[in-house]
Amino acid sequence: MKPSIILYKALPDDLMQRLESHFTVTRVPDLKPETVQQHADAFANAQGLLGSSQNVHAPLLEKMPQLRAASTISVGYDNFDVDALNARNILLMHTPTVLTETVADTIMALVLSSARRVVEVAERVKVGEWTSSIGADWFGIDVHHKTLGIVGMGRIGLALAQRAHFGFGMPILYNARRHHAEAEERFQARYCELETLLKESDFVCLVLPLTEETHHLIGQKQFELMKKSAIFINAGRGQVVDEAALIAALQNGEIHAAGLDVFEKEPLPIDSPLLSLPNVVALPHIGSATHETRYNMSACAVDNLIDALNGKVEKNCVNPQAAR
Ligand SMILES: NC(=O)c1ccc[n+]([C@@H]2O[C@H](COP(=O)([O-])OP(=O)(O)OC[C@H]3O[C@@H](n4cnc5c(N)ncnc54)[C@H](O)[C@@H]3O)[C@@H](O)[C@H]2O)c1
Ligand SMILES: O=C(O)[C@H](O)CO
Repeated sequence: MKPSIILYKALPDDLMQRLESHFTVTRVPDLKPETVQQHADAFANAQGLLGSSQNVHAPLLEKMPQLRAASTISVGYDNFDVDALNARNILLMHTPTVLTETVADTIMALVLSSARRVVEVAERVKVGEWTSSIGADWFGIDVHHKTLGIVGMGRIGLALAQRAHFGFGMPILYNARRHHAEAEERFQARYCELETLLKESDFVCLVLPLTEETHHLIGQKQFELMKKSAIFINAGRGQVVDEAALIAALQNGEIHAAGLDVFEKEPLPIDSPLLSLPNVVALPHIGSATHETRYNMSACAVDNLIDALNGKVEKNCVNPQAAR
């Protein structure tokens, strides 16, 4: 008999077929308590869980006594209670690598659009404000050869460094938990303490996971350390930044501009002050959102679940020690 699983995200047809060739699949819209209640038997029998962007915490796990593996269609897994999974020997699989280059592209788009005011001036053209040769009030600032500070030199940080170094001739500073030999050798990246990076960078780019340690890592004190001309980019997780402090820093001119793909609360509430600031480019968490990459992430997550339920945890497993 095929193992039963819960799927809480739509998949392309061919991946759905692949999944159904291995498992009996119950498709649900989300993991809200009312959905779980409605499909109580399916949750009670499920050995696998596949989807993205929903919290998987202890109360849900209590409803899934047979669960052996969860597979998220994302590299970030801060929405999972990993301790609770470990306590029950439930494997957690994720999708690193397949999205790295695409997310680095998105970050370069944020860097360029914030510095050159692409969104703001394109809007001015659309509303008919381009009526004569533009003046200095429409100018941006240069990106090439400016100093880029990367906080979190992991897979995406490295791909960003490659673009910035070879494409834009940018000197690179970075802060991470340890030195990154490849970044230093290939891109002449210089390791420095966070405080130094904040003081010296023209662009401060966060590519960090959300953990207890990184929660609100950047707040008022850190914005005060940055150059008044600095552009702040966050493409990791919103909660790494104290958003109220970011708003104040932008309003008070402590930093020049911000390019943001992630927010403390998503979707970003329409009344967020960030949306009325002309020096903010706000994207709807599109880091990996291309057709190709989202397909590859889903395919990876399907294969990960098949692997995990067959005891294969050599790759893409967050907690291989939970293998029984
Ligand atoms: N905006 C998006 O759509 C999007 C897409 C993909 C990933 N992300 C986020 O980006 C994160 C990074 O992805 P990745 O694949 O590069 O992961 P990764 O694990 O390869 O890199 C993370 C890096 O951060 C470093 N780090 C962790 N805590 C730190 C701290 N306190 N101080 C300094 N450095 C620290 C780690 O050592 C590691 O080098 C993900 O966890 C996810 O939250 C966002
Ligand atoms: O972590 C990731 O993969 C992205 O943020 C999508 O959730």
